[in-house]
This record gives sequence, structure tokens and C-alpha cells, in this order.
Amino acid sequence: MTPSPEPAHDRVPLAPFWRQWSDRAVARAPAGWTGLIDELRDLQDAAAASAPPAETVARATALLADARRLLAAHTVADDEQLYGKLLRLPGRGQTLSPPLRLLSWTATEIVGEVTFGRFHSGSNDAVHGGAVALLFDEALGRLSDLDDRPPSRTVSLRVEFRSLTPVGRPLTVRARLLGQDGRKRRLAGVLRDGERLCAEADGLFLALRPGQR
Ligand SMILES: CCCCCCCC/C=C\CCCCCCCC(=O)SCCNC(=O)CCNC(=O)[C@H](O)C(C)(C)COP(=O)(O)OP(=O)(O)OC[C@H]1O[C@@H](n2cnc3c(N)ncnc32)[C@H](O)[C@@H]1OP(=O)(O)O
Repeated sequence: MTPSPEPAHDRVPLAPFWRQWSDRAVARAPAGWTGLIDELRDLQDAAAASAPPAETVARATALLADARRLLAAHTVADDEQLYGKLLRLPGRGQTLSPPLRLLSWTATEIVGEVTFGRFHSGSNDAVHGGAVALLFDEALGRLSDLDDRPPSRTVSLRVEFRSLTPVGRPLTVRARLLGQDGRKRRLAGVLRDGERLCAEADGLFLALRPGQR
């Protein structure tokens, strides 16, 4: 795989399994679906950052219950869901982890940018450690399954928190494939705020056998 000529997330090559998985969701996604997910992400951040008066709480709760009822009327099985499957998008159509915008990639390394919102704050404008681990799982998992490598699952992820990870600032995440031994893939990642090292991780990913889920 040759390095990308210019940064563009939608040019990231997808392995055949993931291309089919993602394309199927894209084909089924109704107009406006990604706008709904973006709104949901902004809502999570707005809720986390607000201290509203009771009338506002009551109104927002009623609006949310309306939205929840509208969506729940169209519940589908996991195989049919759209959430999280739009792999060409930085947030891949989910709000669990913050959007990871890929800046460059090769078969063995990806570099991306991520900004955590208030939703992922633990305390004092510092990102919750579990959210940092989530980001590493996402970044390392994506690299593990990049190129033509078969799908894998995380079996081990170790995170070292080196300094506070700030909310609301663009951070750089770099993931590297260190080596492969049969089904086992060893990967490492670093998260930086400018030059400052916020956290680093190493993970073991195991390629699934045919038929394994
Ligand atoms: C660049 C952008 C675009 C690209 C997009 C690409 C597509 C991306 C797609 C989507 C993007 C999102 C990315 C998110 C990623 C998130 C991933 C997760 O979080 S996955 C959920 C959490 N993980 C689990 O739930 C696993 C639970 N575990 C299992 O299910 C099983 O353990 C499984 C199937 C993984 C393996 O089970 P067995 O029975 O096949 O394998 P056995 O025999 O146990 O182990 C094989 C070898 O591995 C070692 N091993 C297993 N676990 C180990 C461990 N924890 N530490 C060390 N070694 C371990 C064993 O000792 C064995 O080694 P010996 O072959 O004997 O040498």
C-alpha cells in the first residue's frame, strides 16, 4: 500500500470485508442520517456542559423522550443497524468515541486528529481515562484491520496516562503496527497535545478465524 498523496479520510482504503460491511450500511442509510448522528454528538456535549434551570430541563427531557420514541419505533437487529458502520466518515456514524480524522496512513501506520468534547471529560477539563482507552482501541483497531488484513478483535489493551489529556483541543494520535505472528498483531499508539505526550498504549489484536464473530 502506498502512502496517501494527500490527507482525505474518504480515500482510506478498506479491506474487502469492511468495504462490504460499510457499503451495505451506506446504501441503507436514509437521507439526513449523518446529520442525526452529528446532532446527537453535539447534544451529548451540550448536556454535559450545561447547568440549565428546571423549565429548560423539563422541556429538553420531553423533546428527548419524543425523539427516543420516534427512533425506537424503528428498532432493528444488530446486523441491520447503521450506527458505527459508516467507515468512510471520521466518526464512522457513531458517538461513543470522538471522530478520528485520519491525516495520513500506510499499511503499518496511521496518523489522525481527534478533539474530545465535554461529554468525554472526567473532571477539570481533563478527558476521562476510559475515553482515552476507547480512542486507542478505535485507532489501533482500525489500523489492525487496514489494508487486506482479516478482521480482528482486541484481546489486550494497556494504556499509560503520561499527562492530562485536555478537552476541546485538537490532539494527534499515531498508531503503529509493530509486528504480526500468525493471527496475533501487536500495535502501539501515542496521543499528543502538540509536543506533549498525553498517553500511550500497546495492544494485542487477534485475527478472527473464518466464521468467528
Ligand atoms: C483506517 C480507518 C479505516 C479502516 C477501517 C477498518 C475497519 C475497522 C472496523 C471497525 C472500526 C472500529 C475499530 C474498533 C476496534 C474495536 C475492537 C474491539 O474492541 S473488539 C471487542 C473487545 N474484544 C473482545 O471482545 C474479544 C473477546 N475475545 C474473543 O472473542 C476471543 O478471545 C477471540 C475470538 C478474539 C480469540 O479466541 P480464539 O479461541 O480464536 O483464540 P485463542 O486460541 O484463545 O487465542 C489465540 C492465541 O492468542 C493468545 N491470546 C489470546 N488472548 C490473549 C491475551 N489476552 N494476551 C495474550 N495472548 C492472548 C492465545 O494464548 C493464543 O496463543 P497461541 O496461538 O496459543 O500462541
